[in-house]
Amino acid sequence: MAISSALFIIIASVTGIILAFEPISDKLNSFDVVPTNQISIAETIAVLHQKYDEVITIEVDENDFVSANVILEDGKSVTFYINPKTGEKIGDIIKKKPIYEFATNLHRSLFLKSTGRILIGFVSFLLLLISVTGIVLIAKRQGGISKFFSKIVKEDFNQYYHIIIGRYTLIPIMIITVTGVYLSLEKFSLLPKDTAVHQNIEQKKDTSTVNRANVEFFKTTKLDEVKKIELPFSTDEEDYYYVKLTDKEVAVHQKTGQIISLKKQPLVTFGAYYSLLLHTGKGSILWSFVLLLACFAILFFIFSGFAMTLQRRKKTTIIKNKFHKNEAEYIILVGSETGSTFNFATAFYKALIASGKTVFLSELNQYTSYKKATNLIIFTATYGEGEAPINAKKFISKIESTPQNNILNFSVVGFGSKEYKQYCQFAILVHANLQLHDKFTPILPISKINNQSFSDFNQWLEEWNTFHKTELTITSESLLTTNKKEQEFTVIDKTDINIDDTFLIQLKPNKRTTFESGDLLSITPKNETRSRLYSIAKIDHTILLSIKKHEFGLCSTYFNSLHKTDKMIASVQKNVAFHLPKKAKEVILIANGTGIAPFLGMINGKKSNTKVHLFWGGRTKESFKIYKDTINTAIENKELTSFYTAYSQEEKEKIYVQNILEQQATLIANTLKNGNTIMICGSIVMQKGVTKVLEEISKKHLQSSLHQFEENNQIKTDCY
Ligand SMILES: Cc1cc2nc3c(=O)[nH]c(=O)nc-3n(C[C@H](O)[C@H](O)[C@H](O)COP(=O)(O)O)c2cc1C
Repeated sequence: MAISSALFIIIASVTGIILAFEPISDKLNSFDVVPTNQISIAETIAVLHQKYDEVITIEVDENDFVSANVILEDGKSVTFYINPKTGEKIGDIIKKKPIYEFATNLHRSLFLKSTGRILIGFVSFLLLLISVTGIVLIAKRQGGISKFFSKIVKEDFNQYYHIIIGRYTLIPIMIITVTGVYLSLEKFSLLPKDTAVHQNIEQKKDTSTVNRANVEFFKTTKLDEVKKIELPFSTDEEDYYYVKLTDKEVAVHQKTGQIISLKKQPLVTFGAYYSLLLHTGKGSILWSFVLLLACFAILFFIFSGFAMTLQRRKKTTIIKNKFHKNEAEYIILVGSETGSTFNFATAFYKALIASGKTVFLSELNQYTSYKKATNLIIFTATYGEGEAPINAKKFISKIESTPQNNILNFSVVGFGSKEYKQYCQFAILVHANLQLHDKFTPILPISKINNQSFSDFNQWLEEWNTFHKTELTITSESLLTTNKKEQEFTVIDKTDINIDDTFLIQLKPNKRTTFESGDLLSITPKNETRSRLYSIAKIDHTILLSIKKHEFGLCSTYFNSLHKTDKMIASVQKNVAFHLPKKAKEVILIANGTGIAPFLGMINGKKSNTKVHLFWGGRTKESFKIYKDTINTAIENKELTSFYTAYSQEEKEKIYVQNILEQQATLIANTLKNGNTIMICGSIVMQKGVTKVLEEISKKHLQSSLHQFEENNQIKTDCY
């Protein structure tokens, strides 16, 4: 729907934006000099008759501007805005500007007369369907209409703002489209006809002549109810006043002042009137402004919608399989919507192929019989309320109906986000369904990967390796082959290399780039396809990296060779799983070595009321020097609440960061208990040591396993 109607919707929205200014500029003319609800028909008719020879009509428009068509002394018929209290002319009737004329024509009919009108009416209907489905999708994604406005997990700019803006503008857009369709139907007389006629009203006996200023109906009816008054053209008694109100039309006898007949406005006309007001914004600056924003929103939806589709297509292209499905021993099946799960699956596929295995990779919906297969590995994301991704919806029903030659050893890896209640629910369902079946044997418990966390994935890979006695390795760099946007950075500062061969380098992106501390900078050395990742500290819109130079490290050597003002090419990779939680009251940051880098940025950019405790492990006091200034400033500015160091080479006894954690067991236990977060960055060895200590603290002080806090997304890791 979106594709076929996009061009027309773009035209309608752009012209809609222009047209939204018309009622605003009209209204700003301020011809509404007297509030129309304070002045009666009788008063206005009286003053007009005093001033002009003949009054033909009086009209009150949506802006509450009152205009009169009168005959002047010289016999000329003129129409102008009046002050309804005095009858004086206050301005000429506003002429439609050529730009609005042009935009209206394009907006209504594309200059194609009836054909164009039909087309636009139909497109309006399509847009209505798109908005309705949009609302349903948001409600589904959020887990019910009652949660329509609850928090959204920000995974991607386009996706995030598509929903955020959608929640606020989909209702106005529905109003625009419904009224648009209504106006089209009315134009083509497809609505029920207005068959109402004037009903005669029984006349009172008294037929004495009443002055028009004393007519009861005129005295009691205020101008705000009036749309148009046609005054009698002659003195003939059969010639009546016709007063059109919002809900009825009344004929008034010119001599007796009695109501002769009355016609109720049928619902269709009523609908058309309000459709026009709602569709054009006439008479209300506020509503015109809402319409203007809605038109901008539609354009944004088209842009972001296409961007998301393209992104998805790019990511979900499946690699060319080296082996036929009936030759492969290992079958990898993927359930994914936005493609990130494919990255993991492809990396695993390559690792298996590299170790000499026959592998076949496909989507879960393509599940079929595999002649030689002995292993089934399922990587699947979860969507909606614990539902399957689109390309996995058929899998469960296919399990029963698809015969297999061999017993298949299986392992299920769930990709999800702890921010959703139904964490990895679909993977759990798949695991359970396979277990029920005697052709499938689970070789590993189900693994869950939070926010595409590489360390979670690596844990599964370790379990796989242990079970199969293999040594498959996958680097985080190999996962990020897609969606790489390389760009130029300028070196703005660099420290000397210290005794640990470590240095800091500060880079400035040469074009506007959004990133956060904890994201990764990916750089690919010349003549290499594999890129390296460095954890980013965001400091005043620049990137600070802490790099350890390895003797034969291509990237670290390259970084070390750079000087101030040098340019370099790299790309920023989002790492949502390792951002500082936005609403955290207290966080504990644990790092060793260069792992401190993202934390330097987090401390620098955090909200003032968050308490931050930093634990850092290095070799010597000298090692700490390059971070010293930043840390001291942070302590002085109260950005850092407390700071603990552990040096492994200073004293006889080696002290590691996990050792100093033991001394702060109460702080750690309270942080976990209060639902706050612990973030760990640095080497895998350190991570293991730290996790062990955290586990002990949790058991001893909280009588619960650390697992519970991990499940609750309170422990975030980025270790390598
Ligand atoms: C609309 C939407 C709904 C989601 N619902 C869930 C959910 O219910 N449970 C869950 O664990 N993860 C949920 N996620 C997170 C995704 O499963 C997770 O980001 C996954 O890594 C995406 O993989 P893919 O890029 O391969 O589609 C949801 C994500 C989105 C965008």
